[in-house]
Amino acid sequence: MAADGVRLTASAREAAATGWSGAAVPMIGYAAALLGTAAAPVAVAWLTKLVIDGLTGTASLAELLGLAAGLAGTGVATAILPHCSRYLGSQISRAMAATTTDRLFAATARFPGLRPFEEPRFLDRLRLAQEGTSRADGIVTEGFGLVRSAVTAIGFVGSVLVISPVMTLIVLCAAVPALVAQLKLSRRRTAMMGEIGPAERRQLFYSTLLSTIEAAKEIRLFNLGGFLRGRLMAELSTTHEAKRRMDRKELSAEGALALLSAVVAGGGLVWAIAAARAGTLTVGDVSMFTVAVVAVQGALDTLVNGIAITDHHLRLFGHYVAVIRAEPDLAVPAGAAPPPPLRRGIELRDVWFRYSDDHPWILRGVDLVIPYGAAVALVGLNGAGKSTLVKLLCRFYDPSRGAILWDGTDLRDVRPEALRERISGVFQDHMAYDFSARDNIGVGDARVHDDLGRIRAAARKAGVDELLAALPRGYDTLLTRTYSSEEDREDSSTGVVLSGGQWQRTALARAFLRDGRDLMILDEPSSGLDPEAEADVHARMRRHRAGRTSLLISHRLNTVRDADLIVVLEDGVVAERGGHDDLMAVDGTYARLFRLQARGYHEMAPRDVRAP
Ligand SMILES: Nc1ncnc2c1ncn2[C@@H]1O[C@H](COP(=O)(O)OP(=O)(O)OP(=O)(O)O)[C@@H](O)[C@H]1O
Repeated sequence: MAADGVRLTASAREAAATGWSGAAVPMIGYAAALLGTAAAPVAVAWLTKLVIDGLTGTASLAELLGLAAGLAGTGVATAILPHCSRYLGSQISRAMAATTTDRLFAATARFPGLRPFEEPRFLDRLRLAQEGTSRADGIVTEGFGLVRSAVTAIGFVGSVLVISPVMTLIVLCAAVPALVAQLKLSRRRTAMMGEIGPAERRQLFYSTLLSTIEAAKEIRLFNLGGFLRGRLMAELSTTHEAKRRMDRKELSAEGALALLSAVVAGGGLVWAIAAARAGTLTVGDVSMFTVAVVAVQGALDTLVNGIAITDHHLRLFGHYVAVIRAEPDLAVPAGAAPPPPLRRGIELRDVWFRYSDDHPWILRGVDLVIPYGAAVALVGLNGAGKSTLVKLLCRFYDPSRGAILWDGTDLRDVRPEALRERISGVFQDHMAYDFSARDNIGVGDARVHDDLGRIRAAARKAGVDELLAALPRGYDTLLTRTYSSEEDREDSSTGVVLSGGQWQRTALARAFLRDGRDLMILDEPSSGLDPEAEADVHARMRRHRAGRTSLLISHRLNTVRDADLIVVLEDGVVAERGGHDDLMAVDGTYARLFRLQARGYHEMAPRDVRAP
């Protein structure tokens, strides 16, 4: 409970600081407008009472006109101030949304590794944190709203107190159950949102599948539309059912609270009328009392609702605070230095790895040296752990046991972003960005992102320059039909769709743009290329990697035979290593796989063709 309070206070502080840093002036204006709005009803009630008492008493015309002018002025303020606060509230909202969105995604980019993005709990939290960014302004404006309601309530409570202390007590007591009930409901609603988080993420997944081009082919070929829609609707009905249950709880609690308010207000009115008839209250007192009771209840109701809503906003915002303050998923020692330029090589020393304690071991004591300046090829069956090893080299994860040494320095002791500055590569599941051709290659190196000359040189190395230059808008052509730039909206021919092999060359160009890096990782860089293109790309890569340290993963063993060192990964360890001829002489796994593949390329003998 105390920890809960600390968390909520931390969230409130963070929201206030965020608002103040981005929208201090609108916040001051908003506070002033709200205070005016809060004071106006109290002023109207008092002025009305004074007018009534003046009319039934001995007030002069001048006094009455003064009161009427006061009433008119308050009326004008009552009419204008809400518009002012709405305008200023929107200013605050936009400023805070911009700040929190920026900070949230800066925080997610700060995680050095990949693990958080594979944890369902973190992904649920991230979704709630995104929701929380849109609630930041709500915390500030509701916070001010609470002050406004408190000012109105205090003003009217003071007014009722002047008339009857007993009645004041009754009105205040009626607000306590409302406060408790609303807070409970708010907590329950936030917890419910957490519970339905996984279902909502699956809903998003199904609806994305049903509305994006990537899945459209299979969905049509396998007639999956109904199946996916069924799953989507099942998730939707789960979340709706949870929300419906919550709405019902809220309805019954709020109904009971409304009844309680009505009973208190009705009882109070009967008492005030009886008192006026007995002569202990004036007509103005009754008017004041009637307005005050309703207003106090209204203000307390708003106050209680405001507290409940703020509590809900704070809890969602708490997920945002948790994400932006989360510890990095990989330990980076304070003062970690960048790795030195590679001069000797990279050594994997007894590297064991599994994705989590619940997963099986993928690497079981890998010992391997990637010598400086050598072209090393990594081969092995599907699931042998080749891409996993690449992820460890980029320090997306740390080995569970053992170490990876960069010229003798443990990767755990260097800054991950500085390490990655020294690496370039193409992943097996490389990205196809919905950007222009220029940007698709340019994102490979932020420092030369705008240098079309460098971009084209990289594209030439990957053999894709001619193709990209010939596109309708050259390198500025969007490589997508999903988005279009403003000027292209009417021209459907300007967004183009590349083939799988063309994308692969574009991804390779992106890697080549990071020229001069110490290590080039090529994970299946030519799997989608036709034989001619594959031979061409490998010839280019051979030229490119000459004298550079590179790690090539490929299932097409003819493309790795000229590597300086071929490493076979099997059962989580290095089973074989050596040059092509050595490994063929050993006649082990490599030789078996090579011969198997080579056999497929041999021309069939005439008797094979004749065979039935
Ligand atoms: N993020 C992950 N979480 C849990 N297990 C994973 C993850 N990524 C890969 N694996 C598992 O690790 C094993 C090795 O996968 P990896 O992708 O490294 O193999 P690979 O040798 O590159 O295979 P392929 O030749 O098919 O590309 C597989 O059994 C896979 O299921």
